[in-house]
Amino acid sequence: MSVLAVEALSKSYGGVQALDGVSFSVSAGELLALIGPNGAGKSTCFNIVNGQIRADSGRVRLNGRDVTGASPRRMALEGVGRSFQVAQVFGSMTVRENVQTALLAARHRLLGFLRPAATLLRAEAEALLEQTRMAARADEPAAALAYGDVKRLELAMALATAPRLLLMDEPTAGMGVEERLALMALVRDLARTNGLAVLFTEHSMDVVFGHADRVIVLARGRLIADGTPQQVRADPKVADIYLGRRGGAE
Ligand SMILES: Nc1ncnc2c1ncn2[C@@H]1O[C@H](COP(=O)(O)OP(=O)(O)OP(=O)(O)O)[C@@H](O)[C@H]1O
Repeated sequence: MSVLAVEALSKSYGGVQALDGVSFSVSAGELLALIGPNGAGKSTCFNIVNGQIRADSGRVRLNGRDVTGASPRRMALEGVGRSFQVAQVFGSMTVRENVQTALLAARHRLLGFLRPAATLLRAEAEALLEQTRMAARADEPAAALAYGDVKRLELAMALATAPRLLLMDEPTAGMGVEERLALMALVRDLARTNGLAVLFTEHSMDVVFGHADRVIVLARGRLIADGTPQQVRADPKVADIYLGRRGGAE
């Protein structure tokens, strides 16, 4: 069964059709890249899946359950996690404290009144830092980290909610070639090990074609391709969109 399945999602803002009948799914352990030119509808799609905006029509299912129109809080409870393009860590805290804070926030959301002391979460935070290969940096202030390490810390924080589906906005933005390939290799390992479904947007084509299991392409709100990286790379419609030969969607 798919972790995420969206069916015929449509959304318009006034006269702009941001999404027009978009359907796709992501399975456990799979990395699905959502690509498309500026304004194609990628952020709108993400924002619907994590509950920030409502679709005009269509359905969103998580693990088979219809969660169409649910709030961000409910989406988080149903297993949607998100990591943002601009890393959101607290520079004055250590790496471990950042992850402990993310764990506390997740527990607070899940259990409401029951707040375990931060010390109880130390071992869990360290386990997440092990998974993201950041354990050696646990005692450093986050402000002192290199950018690639900030992204790994951010990933550990996103995993604190134990998501089944991880949404990643431009995960490798601002990184050098080697750093971004290393980050995506880590994400792939985590997806495989934890059965995590990953949906990510990305402008770096080396990341998309080197690391995604499957690629979907949006253009002016429509899904114009869905296949393996090889299939999508060979699709003349996709080349046309990216090379601007037809200036947009068919
Ligand atoms: N709040 C809004 N009000 C009006 N129009 C909007 C709003 N949000 C998005 N749009 C329009 O909807 C379309 C899709 O935008 P969206 O941000 O989803 O695309 P995107 O693929 O994420 O683009 P980018 O790669 O530039 O971030 C665009 O034409 C955009 O101008």
